[in-house]
Amino acid sequence: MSPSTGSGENGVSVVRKMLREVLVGHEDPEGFFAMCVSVLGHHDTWSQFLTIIRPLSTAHVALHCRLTAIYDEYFTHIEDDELHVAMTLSLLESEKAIKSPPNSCKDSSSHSQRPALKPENISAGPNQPLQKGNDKGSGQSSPSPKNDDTHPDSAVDQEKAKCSRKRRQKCKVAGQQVVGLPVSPSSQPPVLLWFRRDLRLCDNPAIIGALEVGAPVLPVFIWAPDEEEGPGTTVAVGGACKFWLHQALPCLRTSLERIGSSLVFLRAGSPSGSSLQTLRQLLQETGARTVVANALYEPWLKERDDEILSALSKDGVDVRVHHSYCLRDPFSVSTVGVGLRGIGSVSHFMSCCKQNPGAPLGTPLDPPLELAKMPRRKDGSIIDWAANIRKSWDFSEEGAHAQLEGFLQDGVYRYEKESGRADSPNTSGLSPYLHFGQLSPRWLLWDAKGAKCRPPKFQRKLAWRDLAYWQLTLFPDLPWESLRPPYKALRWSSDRSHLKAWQRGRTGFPLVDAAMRQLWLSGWMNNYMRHVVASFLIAYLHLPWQEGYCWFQDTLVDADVAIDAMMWQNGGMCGLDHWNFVMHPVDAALTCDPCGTFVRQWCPELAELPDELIHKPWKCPASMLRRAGVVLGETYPKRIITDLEERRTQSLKDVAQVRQQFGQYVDKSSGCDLVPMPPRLVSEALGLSNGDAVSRGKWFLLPLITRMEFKHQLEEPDSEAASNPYNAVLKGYVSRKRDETIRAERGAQRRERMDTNYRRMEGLTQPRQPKGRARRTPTAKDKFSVVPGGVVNSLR
Ligand SMILES: Cc1cc2nc3c(=O)[nH]c(=O)nc-3n(C[C@H](O)[C@H](O)[C@H](O)COP(=O)(O)OP(=O)(O)OC[C@H]3O[C@@H](n4cnc5c(N)ncnc54)[C@H](O)[C@@H]3O)c2cc1C
Repeated sequence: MSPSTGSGENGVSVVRKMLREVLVGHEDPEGFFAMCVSVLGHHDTWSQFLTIIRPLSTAHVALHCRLTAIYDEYFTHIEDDELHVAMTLSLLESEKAIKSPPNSCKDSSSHSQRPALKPENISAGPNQPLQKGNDKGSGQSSPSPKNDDTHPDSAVDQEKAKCSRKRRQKCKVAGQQVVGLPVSPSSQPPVLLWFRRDLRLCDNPAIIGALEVGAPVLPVFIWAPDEEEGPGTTVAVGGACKFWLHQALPCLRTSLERIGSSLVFLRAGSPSGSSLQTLRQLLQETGARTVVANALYEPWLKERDDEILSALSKDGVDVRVHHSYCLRDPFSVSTVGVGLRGIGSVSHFMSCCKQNPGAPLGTPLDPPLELAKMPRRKDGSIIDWAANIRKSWDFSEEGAHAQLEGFLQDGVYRYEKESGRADSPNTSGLSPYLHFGQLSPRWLLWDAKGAKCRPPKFQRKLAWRDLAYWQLTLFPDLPWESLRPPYKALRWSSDRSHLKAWQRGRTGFPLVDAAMRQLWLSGWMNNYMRHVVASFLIAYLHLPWQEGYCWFQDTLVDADVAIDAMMWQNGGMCGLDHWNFVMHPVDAALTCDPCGTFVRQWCPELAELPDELIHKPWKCPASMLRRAGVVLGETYPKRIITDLEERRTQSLKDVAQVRQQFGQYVDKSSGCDLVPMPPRLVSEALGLSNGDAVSRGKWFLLPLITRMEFKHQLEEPDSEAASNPYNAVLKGYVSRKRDETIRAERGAQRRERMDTNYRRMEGLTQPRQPKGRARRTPTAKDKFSVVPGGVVNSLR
């Protein structure tokens, strides 16, 4: 995508005027489109042209269709053009290489000389029935019309289908032979393009890097589940993520096939086979001397990649690693010049990036991978737990771009104020595509900046994503070990029935249940609801945050070790940042689902309850429940806990207790928690170049952002949550007072008290109290008006 010319509003009005010329027949559609590109530039034409011509869609349908077709042709053509040419050339070269070798593949003697990969581990794919990637309608595992060669629409399609069938057959042969390919000394050795979490063609530096070598390119995906998991409990690729991969890989293969290439799927052989061994074998089989990939940043994956790089380099292989998963390579972000104050917050992180910019970054799948193996019942029937996930998403790169387009046309304008609504889709829904690299963050940022409202809050979200990866590189234990030492000793509940009720959406709190069922059924929920269910698990059920993390990792289609771990650590009160709020499981609904639409969607058994009581069915009179067909404990569960206030108090007391017990981790002057600093930060803070020097024997403690209610509770360990002036519970749009306001008020009260005492001691008269009614702080008992947005703005 080329940068916009910045022609802005003027350019658009010029184009609108030109459009009139087309309508009166003074200009033809092609000429108009060409002028549009020259006035608006490539990017603005791409983003605004369809909006400009939209008014034609009713009165001038034919012209509208013509212009849309020109637009479609132009952009699909341009985006795929370079890749197409390059990939086709590379395929042709590759085919030549396959046809030309003096020792044909059929030559079993030469074949047997090399250690061939096991055939059952190889799949170039097309021999398998493909699953429809975007079958939003049926939910059935049906062969994809997109990929089903037997149903072409027209003669042209039939011809195309034939060609593509032939091509696929060739690819299949190529794919299978390639792995056992005897190398012709005269042909140029191919390049292995190693796809990992960058399952896209668009804005993919590894693809460009591979093509730049100027040799045939062999795209490959290696499934190595053991390597994905870190040393602790990471659940790096949970069930939902596996299912996403299972759908997304064939989509990538189809995209590659469209430009004349293909994708080889390999499973790192068990039990001891590794990606390195698989790559070595593949290099040997194909004669490739270059491997190109995009970097991954989970510390254990980085370590593995470093080992691969050094081992292959020793073998004389050229390994080239590009960056594209985050906007910044997290290993290059430094605190130098910024310091450590506020670490963990996104503002601190963004300052670090600004100060130290570093290098900007620039069908069912083949059974052998067994990514989406569904469990079976005793009678042999399959439990298709992913049926709804399949219906909810388009797993392809095209799906990612359609989702982005839809968001930029619509949701982005509500994002700043209403991204917390559960009852309407106001967020981008791009997280799984970003996770699997089907959309590059750079592309997304660029497009978001192009939106008319230039959404600052949305852009910050990408900084949050980078922050998570930076934190994981600093603290590789992030997914399983509480960062703040005292909190490791927190008393957590071990009530498995509570955990199960939370996981299955059967807690008896409709808002929590609706969100947890949405997660189970669609593999996703929005950020606001993730805060609600996490607050419930931690602050009210007292279950360890790691349980929430593991469940999310297994059920989210966007499950991301770095982001998930950072968010659960923060929610679990022990991360680098503290969420400065706790979402109330009932009152949070006042903001995010005021009319109960979201609850009705996911808990249909409550649908007939009135709006005012749908979030608290236990308050409904028996007659109302009867009329609505609700029997608590039967059609809908009774609440698993009822003493919310007491549970909150207990949670605060537990925190105060461990902070008291491990006083060495509490800063005496500020009351903030202290955490041991990782060597990299110590080195940066001390201006040392070698992190090792500080990791041996010495450790430094760093004060962290700490919730005011915890500081206060430490001063008064036995007080109730409700009487804590900094009580962090958020009740719908009636947000609690900010800490600064409370601090200022408390300061003023203290000063007033001292003044009164002083006057009393000196025998002076007391000043008159001001007349009039004092302003009252709203409470949860007040009647709420429905204000969309509200407190949502304060959540990240
Ligand atoms: C307890 C908890 C667990 C979470 N686990 C994950 C997870 O496993 N994977 C995941 O991608 N997000 C996670 N998030 C962050 C956030 O909820 C999701 O990214 C967001 O809901 C995805 O929806 P969206 O794409 O519509 O987001 P949008 O609001 O449209 O944001 C756009 C993108 O920015 C990034 N982003 C948004 N919020 C955050 C955040 N707080 N931290 C880091 N990056 C962010 C995501 O990549 C997201 O796709 C978690 C949040 C919480 C509270």
